[in-house]
Amino acid sequence: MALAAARRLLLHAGSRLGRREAVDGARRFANKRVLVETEGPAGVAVMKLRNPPVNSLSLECLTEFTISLEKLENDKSIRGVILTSECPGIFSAGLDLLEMYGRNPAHYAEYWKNVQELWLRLYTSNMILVSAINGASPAGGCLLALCCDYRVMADNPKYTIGLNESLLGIVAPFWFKDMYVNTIGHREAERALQLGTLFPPAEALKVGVVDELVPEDKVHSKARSVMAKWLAIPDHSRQLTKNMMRKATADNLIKQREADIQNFTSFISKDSIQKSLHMYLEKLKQKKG
Ligand SMILES: CC/C=C\C/C=C\C/C=C\C/C=C/C(=O)SCCNC(=O)CCNC(=O)[C@H](O)C(C)(C)COP(=O)(O)OP(=O)(O)OC[C@H]1O[C@@H](n2cnc3c(N)ncnc32)[C@H](O)[C@@H]1OP(=O)(O)O
Repeated sequence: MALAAARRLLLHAGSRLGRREAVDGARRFANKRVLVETEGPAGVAVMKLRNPPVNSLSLECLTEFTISLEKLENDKSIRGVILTSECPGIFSAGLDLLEMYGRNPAHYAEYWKNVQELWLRLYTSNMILVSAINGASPAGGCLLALCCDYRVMADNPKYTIGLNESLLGIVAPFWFKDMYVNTIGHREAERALQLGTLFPPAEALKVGVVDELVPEDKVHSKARSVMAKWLAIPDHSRQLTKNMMRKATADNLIKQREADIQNFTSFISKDSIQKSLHMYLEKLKQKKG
């Protein structure tokens, strides 16, 4: 309830701000964790995640992301969105592990509902989505990129991308898996999901997790030129085609959302899974020291 009220407030405040800035010509709105700029080619917004240090998708970040998308969807002048990160070297570290560790079942259920919500909005968006992957992109970070229509990645071998859930002792949900299969094919997905592979850029390109690699300083200009090409296609035919390609995958979650929340909640609440997450978080800490 409290979150729903916060969401309404944010949406309202955001739309007032958005309107005022549009009049000034600035065309920019921001929540704390998501910045949206609509300068550049007509009809294109750049959405930047800014939840330092690693753009983990906390409940607040998910909510702000979903609200920003909703606002862009409602703005009929926007046809395309470039999704990128403001955190140096990190696109997104994926779902926030602290939302899935040491909390209660009601929290897990609320969190998962919001993860589903963002995925459904992003995956089924009528807008053209291009990701400018300017850093590491594990698990939920990869999920965000996979929702896009085209993925441009910085060719920096330090950055990796993939669904690495099995390395954490957890399992990618069926809809993450479905989207992976749709993108890289059954055999590659089967192998990568079991091994929790994090692909460096050259391998990500080879297997089809990303569509194009460019030097790091060219990621944004390339994303813009890709967007220009997609903008040249009439919206109605592109949107109907996208819907035809993606609807079955989205419907598969829509028809069992509640069961999926229950599954997640009972899975993540297990002592053995909490122990695995604890160990993984410890490993992240030790890496530093
Ligand atoms: C039957 C099945 C039914 C249902 C399904 C059930 C379960 C499936 C559920 C969910 C799917 C999960 C999806 C996910 O996205 S899980 C998250 C996966 N993410 C990762 O594995 C990334 C982990 N992070 C890293 O590898 C590195 O941090 C990274 C390469 C991103 C950046 O490295 P860097 O050296 O720059 O920073 P660090 O020092 O490592 O991190 C800084 C700081 O941030 C914390 N951190 C990192 N990642 C996360 C995260 N995902 N969530 C929360 N916090 C994170 C890290 O611990 C450091 O914290 P601190 O020590 O306090 O500074």
